[in-house]
Amino acid sequence: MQNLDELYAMIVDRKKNPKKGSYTDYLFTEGLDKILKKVGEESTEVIVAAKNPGKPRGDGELVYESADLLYHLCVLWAQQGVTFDQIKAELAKREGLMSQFKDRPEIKDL
Ligand SMILES: N=c1c2ncn([C@@H]3O[C@H](COP(=O)(O)OP(=O)(O)OP(=O)(O)O)[C@@H](O)[C@H]3O)c2ncn1[C@@H]1O[C@H](COP(=O)(O)O)[C@@H](O)[C@H]1O
Repeated sequence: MQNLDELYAMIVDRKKNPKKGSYTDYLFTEGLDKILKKVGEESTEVIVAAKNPGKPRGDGELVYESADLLYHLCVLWAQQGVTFDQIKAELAKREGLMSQFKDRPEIKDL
């Protein structure tokens, strides 16, 4: 089983130690524009999957496309020198931030 930490570590390793025939290596070789194009494509595929549940891979379509998007986001972070720990730290900061809204019914719909 592969969690996101392991996936990100594997991708960073592919960047440091290029492996011939690896898709990740292909993306790093092509560079930022190619990676951004893939992130854009995969984002669109997530949206299409959510709007058309069941097509073409059945109920797993949104799951499948989301996994593709997460993988390509990890490649983008590695390409740009953003660590997965930075992403987690940013999310953790928001835990405290969001709790401020709990007792503010007037902004509950934001
Ligand atoms: N999680 C993934 C992963 N998710 C998606 N993909 C690849 O992303 C591509 C998306 O498919 P597309 O049809 O959109 O793209 P394509 O036509 O193959 O390629 P393009 O010409 O469009 O660039 C497929 O080739 C998938 O194999 C992934 N490739 C690798 N990983 C993981 O990355 C790690 C390193 O893998 P390698 O790069 O294969 O060594 C391993 O742990 C893998 O499990």
